[in-house]
Amino acid sequence: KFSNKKKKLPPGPRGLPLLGNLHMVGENLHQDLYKIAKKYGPIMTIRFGLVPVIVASSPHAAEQFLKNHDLVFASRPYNEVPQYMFYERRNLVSAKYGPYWRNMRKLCTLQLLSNAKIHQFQPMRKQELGILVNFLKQAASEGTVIDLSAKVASLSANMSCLMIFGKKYMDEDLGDKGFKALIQDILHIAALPNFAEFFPFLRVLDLQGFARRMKELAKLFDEFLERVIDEHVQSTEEQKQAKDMVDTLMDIMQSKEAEFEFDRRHIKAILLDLLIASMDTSSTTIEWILTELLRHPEVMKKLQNELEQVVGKNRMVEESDLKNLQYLDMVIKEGCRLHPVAPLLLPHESIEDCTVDGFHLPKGSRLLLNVWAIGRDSDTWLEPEKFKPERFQGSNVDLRGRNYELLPFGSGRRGCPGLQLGLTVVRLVVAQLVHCFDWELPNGMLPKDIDMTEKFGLVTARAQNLMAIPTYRLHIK
Ligand code: HEM
Repeated sequence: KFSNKKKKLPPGPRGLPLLGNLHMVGENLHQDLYKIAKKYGPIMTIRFGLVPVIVASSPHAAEQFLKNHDLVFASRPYNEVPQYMFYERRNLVSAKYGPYWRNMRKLCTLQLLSNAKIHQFQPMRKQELGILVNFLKQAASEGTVIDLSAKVASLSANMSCLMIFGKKYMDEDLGDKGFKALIQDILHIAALPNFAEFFPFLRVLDLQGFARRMKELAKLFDEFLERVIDEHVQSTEEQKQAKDMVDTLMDIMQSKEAEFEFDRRHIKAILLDLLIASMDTSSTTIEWILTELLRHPEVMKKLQNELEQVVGKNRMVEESDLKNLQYLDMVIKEGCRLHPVAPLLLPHESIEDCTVDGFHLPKGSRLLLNVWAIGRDSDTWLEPEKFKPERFQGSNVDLRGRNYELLPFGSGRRGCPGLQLGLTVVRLVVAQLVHCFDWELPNGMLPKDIDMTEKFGLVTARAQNLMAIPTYRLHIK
């Protein structure tokens, strides 16, 4: 007992009884935590209701948690959403650390998200992006204003559906509200502060109606996924060009080669996980990068020059060109630094007591990693508020989680297993849209007037959709 007195938690603001520090944070949680951390330091404690949360906000702190103490913090806290929506937490994203998560993660990495699998869907990505480019060419000839946010979201949803389910799903295919709106609903519910989580004794009351809404959504998605699986059972092999992810998962189930219990519930949980993890992350990353390019015409021009040199104006960009586009790489890093789409990653939880930088963190501590704040850390970055891809010239900092100052995909055991796929889609779409078109803002708007407001969520997107007018710039028809 005596030694307990010496054990100190990281510092943090004094809280109110019951509420803790909830009154200090608003809609943009990552921004508020960034401000609070300036006062209390890169490892601080904050209380959401009755639940203490550790917030890490510097590259050094990130390295402590995601490298030196990675195993201790490799779990996820309990949350009601996966309980209802993901078949009692049978998914990967919210699985707690243990053999089930390890097996599932191995299965996803080796069978669904391997380089060979990603490569297999290359023709599909080319075709879908081609459809969008053709639509934009037509719009360009008519001078139409394009809702780029909506178009990119739709492209990403189609690519994800084709890869996961083998077919595109239209809004008519799911409930009255439609496919994309319902996915947004899940993301929204998952990101909202859920009072039942912060005040566990309120759970039975379901004051915000979360549980009711989640049960409705879960039922709709379950019916949809059952239909998808049934269609796969009925369809014959010859109709398939490339095996989609449902096929692969069904094969694993039937072969009984999984080393753990694996039935339809697991398949459905993983399918929903992949859909949600891939759709909005890629499209929102693209949307922010295009925003910065429109805000910085000189960077857009420089990128177009690189594309002209490497690809030339007589053809479109191919995936095989991507490795030769160095400035594109810098643009993407810089976009991800300022706009990591998961600004607090996903919450981690510790599986045993540990000491970090002299602070005592008890087992079960929740951890938020503010990578948005790390991207703005003035001890690490020169003029952090400026969008300057050139800062990566000659630097070997990359996006793969080895450099703790740049972590849009997280790092370590829980780092994003879809990184390769996500980066391929982001690079290809940005390159193609900038190579094929010049972009202008509507109604004589100036680059500096683009609204940069963020809307915090599990995926943090632009509050306002990005609108722009394309002009076709290639020599081919
Ligand atoms: C640009 C696109 C993407 C970004 C920025 C991104 C980012 C992230 C981040 C920040 C995490 C949480 C890391 C942590 O908790 O420490 C994550 C986890 C995850 N991502 Fe991605 N992601 C992207 C694309 C994808 C794609 C395409 C897939 C799969 C189709 C995917 C599947 C997953 C899964 C399954 C997890 C959970 C891993 C686990 O808990 O073990 N992601 N991603």
